[in-house]
Amino acid sequence: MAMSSSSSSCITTALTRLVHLTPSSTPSNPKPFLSTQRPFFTFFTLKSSSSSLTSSSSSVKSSITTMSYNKQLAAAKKAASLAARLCQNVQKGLLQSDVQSKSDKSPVTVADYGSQVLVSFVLQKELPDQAFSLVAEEDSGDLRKEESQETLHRITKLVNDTIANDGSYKVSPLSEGDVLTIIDSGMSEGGPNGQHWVLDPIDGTKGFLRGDQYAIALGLLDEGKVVLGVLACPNLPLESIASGNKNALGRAAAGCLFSAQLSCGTYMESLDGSPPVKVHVSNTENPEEASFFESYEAAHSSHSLSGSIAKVKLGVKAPPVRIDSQAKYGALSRGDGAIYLRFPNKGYREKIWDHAAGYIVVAEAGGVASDAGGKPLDFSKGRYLDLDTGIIVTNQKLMPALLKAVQDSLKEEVLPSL
Ligand SMILES: Nc1ncnc2c1ncn2[C@@H]1O[C@H](COP(=O)(O)O)[C@@H](O)[C@H]1OP(=O)(O)O
Ligand SMILES: [Mg+2]
Ligand SMILES: [Mg+2]
Ligand SMILES: [Mg+2]
Repeated sequence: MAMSSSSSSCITTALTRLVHLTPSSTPSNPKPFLSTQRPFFTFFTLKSSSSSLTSSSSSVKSSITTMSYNKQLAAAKKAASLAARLCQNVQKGLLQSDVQSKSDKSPVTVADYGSQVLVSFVLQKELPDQAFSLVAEEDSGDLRKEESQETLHRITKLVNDTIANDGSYKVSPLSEGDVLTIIDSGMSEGGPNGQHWVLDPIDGTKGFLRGDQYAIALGLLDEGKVVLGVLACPNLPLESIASGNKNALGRAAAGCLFSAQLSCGTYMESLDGSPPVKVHVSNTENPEEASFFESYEAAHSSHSLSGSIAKVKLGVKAPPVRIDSQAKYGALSRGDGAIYLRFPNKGYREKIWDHAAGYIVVAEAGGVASDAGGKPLDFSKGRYLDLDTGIIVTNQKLMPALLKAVQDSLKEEVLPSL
């Protein structure tokens, strides 16, 4: 899987654009989040508009001719690594009171909230001169309720302890009010203009609760395209989890950090600091040799449909590797398997934070992700992905056969409805 080691420098895509910075207070342009006497961050949403480039006292015009994302990538790695530390500590001693149920009945833990706070905090500390817009999964609504006071207190302590133990940031401890405001810094709507961070603070919360796989998934959109992504996977073994290597998931040393930047490739390092190595997706052209990944949770993706596509249509021999979260994209990017199939129930709307980071991690490793109709994933439409039926991921050589198998199977199968 590893191809070579490399420094993090790379020549990146040149973008030319005019931007218009507008401070305001709509949900996609949140106000500065700290109302205390510690004004260390300011929010601006970066708006790009060819029709609004008139001079105005409240706008700042800037021309960006060459764009490198090295600084943002370094900040994203730092943010995801620190959040992973908080998640690992919580997972070690998870208490029942740490888990709540959201209005859609999905679980959320103190670690989901804590991770979101840390990522937002670190990005803004590391990139103080840059506009900040964040599309993230969690919001503070439930935490503002009377019965959540204890939970909020615990999140605040976890975040402050993690920042203090890390020692990189000399700030006074965040208050509970700060924590609520920072969580809500993730309410941006994203979209096709400007830059937006995209965060799933814990992807695979059910895996996290089981003690299995989960990921801190952070991507950056620029003009609607994913230009960098980082996946911190604290429980993913450093060695391959291909279906022939069953022991890896139980025993091997774990903790992987995947990072990718447009036109620069994908790298993997250990969360405790080994040098990055370049990774590449599997080169197999023979579907019989390919193994495939799917969700651990059958409610998230039809196992029967993936099974019939892989085994019956493509002749895949190995049993599926079922793991939670975007760790699947990370494992695919280093060639542990060659195919990832995802077919949620009809009516389920995929969110951009569930795929943005994984998408570029696989794409920069030589893979390709599309919807079940073969269309590239479009991250420019706001908080949701508009998809035809499901998501399929593989290498370039297998994609035509996989797409045909998917479409043939979909014609035969009636998907389960909600
Ligand atoms: N009913 C559902 N169908 C599909 N995906 C879901 C569903 N409920 C939650 N998810 C999301 O699926 C992802 C986990 O995917 P996987 O099945 O690949 O492990 C997570 O992003 C999870 O959200 P969350 O981030 O809240 O854990
Ligand atoms: Mg969730
Ligand atoms: Mg998720
Ligand atoms: Mg999540």
